[in-house]
Amino acid sequence: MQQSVIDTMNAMGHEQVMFCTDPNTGLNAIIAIHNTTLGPSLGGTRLWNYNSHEEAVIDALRLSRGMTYKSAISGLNLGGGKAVLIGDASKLKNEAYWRRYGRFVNNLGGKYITAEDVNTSSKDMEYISMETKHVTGVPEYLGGSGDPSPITAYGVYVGMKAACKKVYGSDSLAGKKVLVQGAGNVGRTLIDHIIEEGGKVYLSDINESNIKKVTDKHSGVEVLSNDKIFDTEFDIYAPCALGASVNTDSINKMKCAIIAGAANNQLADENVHGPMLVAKGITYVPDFLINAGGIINISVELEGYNRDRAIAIVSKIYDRTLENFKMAETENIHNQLAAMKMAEKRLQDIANVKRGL
Ligand SMILES: NC(=O)c1ccc[n+]([C@@H]2O[C@H](COP(=O)([O-])OP(=O)(O)OC[C@H]3O[C@@H](n4cnc5c(N)ncnc54)[C@H](O)[C@@H]3O)[C@@H](O)[C@H]2O)c1
Repeated sequence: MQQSVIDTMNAMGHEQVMFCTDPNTGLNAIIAIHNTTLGPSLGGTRLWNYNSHEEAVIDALRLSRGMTYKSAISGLNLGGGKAVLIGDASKLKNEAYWRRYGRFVNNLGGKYITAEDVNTSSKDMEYISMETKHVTGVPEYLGGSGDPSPITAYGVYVGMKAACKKVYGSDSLAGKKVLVQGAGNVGRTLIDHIIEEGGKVYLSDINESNIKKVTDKHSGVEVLSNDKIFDTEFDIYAPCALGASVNTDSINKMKCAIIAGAANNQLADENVHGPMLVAKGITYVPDFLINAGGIINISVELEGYNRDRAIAIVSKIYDRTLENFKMAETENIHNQLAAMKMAEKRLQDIANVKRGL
């Protein structure tokens, strides 16, 4: 196990992984630091009931690498990191649990800065902040930027519009049929934007209360049964639940022109499914490019939060998406690979600057 983690770290380019346990609070945490060339690693803390420790390690490694790419392509001076906590959120979350975790984050001396992610909230960040200053996304009453989800949703919305510009010649969402998978914090705000612009929303979720939050607000939203979502034809598929929803099985069923959504690691295997989408004529907006709104928001929080400035920076996702499509076309590669190259070029350029070359 230990050897294989190190092999994977070497293969994926990770700098450091810290394993933390605390029997008193039930804390089992993995903090993965992928790359700190551009600055301290920053990424959320995910609390999830993983099927195995191996699955949790792989998630931490993949998500932290994604954060390196996300910050690099977004022009931020931040590196990539991520923490995963293993267990049942409904049983574990309390003040002592978060403060113990905060002390582990503090041990890294600022090399890793944490934030919210799946199953973690601004209130949890507040407890962490009692033990370390290396935490963001604390509530607004403590000077933080609060929940980043609405800003993330705005970035997904502008990236989706850029994809429409390329595919349809106009960036308007009016009349477009959009399947939103996941009516969580990001999905719900994204739906507001789509409907405001005259798009038709189809929704899939496994959580009835989140579905209701949407249908109570927008009566025109059509709810689909989860096992049949790809039976219907859409213009746009917006994955806003968990990762790997774009896989061989789903691509074979999909009848849509664009994939543009908030989830991390949407492609089950970028080397297989990136080219497969090209072959099927589906325009894919790379996940770490389109869902960077949250990290951009946090980077602004680190400078002293200003919401207008955060939104102005997030708006640039539109142009960056078009730049990505252009590069993919010019180099005859799939969009995810083009996005990785855009990020890697900035990492390499700045690494050279820092080495004085
Ligand atoms: N919140 C942010 O700012 C942010 C930033 C970047 C990326 N993301 C990513 O975007 C995604 C959504 O984030 P969020 O904050 O809205 O999360 P969330 O936990 O609030 O919402 C996720 C929603 O997806 C639903 N879901 C889970 N499995 C599903 C399935 N199989 N089919 C349909 N629905 C399912 C859940 O019931 C929930 O309603 C996550 O993958 C997250 O990592 C979020």
